[in-house]
Amino acid sequence: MVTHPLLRIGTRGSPLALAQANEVRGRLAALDPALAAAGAVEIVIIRTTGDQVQDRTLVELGGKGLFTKEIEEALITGAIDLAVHSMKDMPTELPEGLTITALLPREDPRDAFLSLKARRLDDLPAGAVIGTASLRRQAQLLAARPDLTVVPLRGNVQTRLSRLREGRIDATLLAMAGLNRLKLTEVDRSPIDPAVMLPAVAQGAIGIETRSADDRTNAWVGALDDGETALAVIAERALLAVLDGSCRTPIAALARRDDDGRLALTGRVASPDGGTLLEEAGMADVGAADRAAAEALGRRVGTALRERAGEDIARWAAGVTGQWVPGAT
Ligand SMILES: NCc1[nH]cc(CCC(=O)O)c1CC(=O)O
Repeated sequence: MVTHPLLRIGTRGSPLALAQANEVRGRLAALDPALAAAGAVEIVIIRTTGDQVQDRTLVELGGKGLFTKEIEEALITGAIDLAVHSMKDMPTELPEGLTITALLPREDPRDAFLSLKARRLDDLPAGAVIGTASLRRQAQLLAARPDLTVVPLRGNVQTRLSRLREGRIDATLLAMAGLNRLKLTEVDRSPIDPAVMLPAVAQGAIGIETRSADDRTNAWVGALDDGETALAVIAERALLAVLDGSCRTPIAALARRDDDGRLALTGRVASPDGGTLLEEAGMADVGAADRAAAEALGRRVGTALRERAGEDIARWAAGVTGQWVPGAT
């Protein structure tokens, strides 16, 4: 019997967030028998501003970090020792004294197409209604299928699936990773080719944030880090940082090893209506531990995109104020 937990994990309370926190607890238990004892690793649910406020948009609330601020405060005060995050919801800048100590092996980074009326995006009838609150998904959907109507769809994964079953929308898109982690199999889903729907930066990657100076926690958590996932996430987030991606701009990126073992990064910036879709790609020889090279690749491709988009980026972001809803990337 352990009376005091050795580690406290902070997380949001959504079913997906809890599944991810439980996965981390399982991986910690497999590392060290001391962490496998009952009560050794405690999960602490933290309600964030983004969870509390459902009737306003992220933009109105002031943008970044709405799902992470309270969790990071709990890390800083020592109320928790590690925080488990979907990296795609994380701002590019972390508070002083905190660091991402581990990235778990990446799940499927692709988006899934879900519909009771068609098996694939191409099979949807003209004028079909797609529910999504993600400007990234909206822009790329309309670029591929200008005939579709996109309506805002808010809420967690389960809520969005009910809207589909009720027939209020013809189709929706969700991250494969979330569906896989929640083991949601009752609705058919097919992955969409990233050439059509490039994923969000870091989609499918779980990050563990800790206090930089907490050597005891970092020794355990650091052992969970997957180097290849880290390289891809570093490259994609460097691209995002160059573009100063607020959640109001449709931005997408995916880094993968190509057949020759190089790191290949593709990025996109689009207008919300899909009328303009800019793509840049680059590749580099990046050794297994060469995080600086991954970051340089991300900055290079991000800079190329920024130069091509020019003044348009600010206009695309400004023109969509109010469309964003919490939890939609
Ligand atoms: N913005 C919500 C969110 N954040 C992370 C995921 C899925 C899991 C992941 O991408 O790691 C989702 C749901 C979705 O977009 O379908």
